Amino acid sequence: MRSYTIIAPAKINLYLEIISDRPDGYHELAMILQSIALADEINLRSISSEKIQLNCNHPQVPTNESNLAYKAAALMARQFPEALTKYGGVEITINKHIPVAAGLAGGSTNAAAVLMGIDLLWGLGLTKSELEELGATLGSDVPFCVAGGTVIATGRGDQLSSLTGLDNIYIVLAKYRSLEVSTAWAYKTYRQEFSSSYLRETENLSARAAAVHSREIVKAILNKNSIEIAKKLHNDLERVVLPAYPQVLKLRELFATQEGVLGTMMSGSGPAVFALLESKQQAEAVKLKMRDAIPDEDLELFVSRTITHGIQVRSST
Ligand SMILES: C[C@@](CO)(OP(=O)(O)O)[C@H](O)COP(=O)(O)OP(=O)(O)OC[C@H]1O[C@@H](n2ccc(N)nc2=O)[C@H](O)[C@@H]1O
Ligand SMILES: Nc1ncnc2c1ncn2[C@@H]1O[C@H](COP(=O)(O)OP(=O)(O)O)[C@@H](O)[C@H]1O
Repeated sequence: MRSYTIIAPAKINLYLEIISDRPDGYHELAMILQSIALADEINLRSISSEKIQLNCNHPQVPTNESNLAYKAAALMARQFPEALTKYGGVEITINKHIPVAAGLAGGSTNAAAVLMGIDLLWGLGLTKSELEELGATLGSDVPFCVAGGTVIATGRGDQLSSLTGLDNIYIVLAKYRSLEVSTAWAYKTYRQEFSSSYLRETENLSARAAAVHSREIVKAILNKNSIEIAKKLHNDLERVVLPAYPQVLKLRELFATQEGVLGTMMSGSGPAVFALLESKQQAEAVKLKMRDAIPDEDLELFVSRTITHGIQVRSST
């Protein structure tokens, strides 16, 4: 039986602007998404029965049909029933390193890894854009996780345009293990509190304003200027999450006072907060300072870095 071990990286949002709400309940966005080295390891193995089996070492992650990786395998089985009959089902084992429900796209990157892994297991030869299209039916962040690197994402986050990748900008990530923020809640609350500021009737004007705003960070990314990138970090969802979660605000404030921190921001719908730094040494020092300031064991701290690629196959048998 064949098997693949796949490395599925997390993401951070360097930029997230909510442009307008949409009739389908989603929001029109302008985002810049960035892959980071912190990653889950996914093993995919063909099994003789036409089933999907899932194991995960993390207590907060479901192992039933609600797991996004399971949903990705079920989607492939529905789309390619002949391949399922020919090659059999799949056993998925997720070794979790990415904090769960953090705004780091943990579930989405697992789903993208399963789409790509089953494509390999079944020899389907799907293109990246076909995999992105399948991924969009599972969640807004899945197409980005298929693409990886540094990407401008518009629409509901699924229309992608890749930028030259940003390599080795160091990151410290902070997340309270027991704190979860619902993405749906964050968007709904934003819509309720700030919808009058969208200029709904003049959406094009609002979209143009966003384009001008995000253009500055895109320019800094193209110049690989980490100081300018850090100055232009932006996330509209902070406007609802920070007031509702004082612990997250505290992390944000504490990061901002640390020596060497170029900029700090919440990732996606949170509650993970990241800080950008020039070097690994500085990042390790900031991690230690944060640990000293908040000795609470519930706080998880990671040093990571930006990478220019997405999902990668580590090994196959
Ligand atoms: C906020 C972001 C930023 O990258 O990521 P996370 O914080 O979840 O990692 C994304 O927009 C989230 O992407 P993802 O987590 O895939 O969201 P989905 O499953 O598609 O949607 C979850 C819910 O969020 C809301 N949603 C999502 C995307 C969007 N453009 N508008 C929305 O209003 C909808 O209420 C939807 O039901
Ligand atoms: N493969 C998976 N990995 C992590 N969480 C998952 C997975 N599948 C389903 N979930 C559920 O999805 C929710 C969001 O988790 P996650 O994808 O890590 O966060 P986010 O969307 O904020 O990046 C969690 O409540 C978790 O239980």
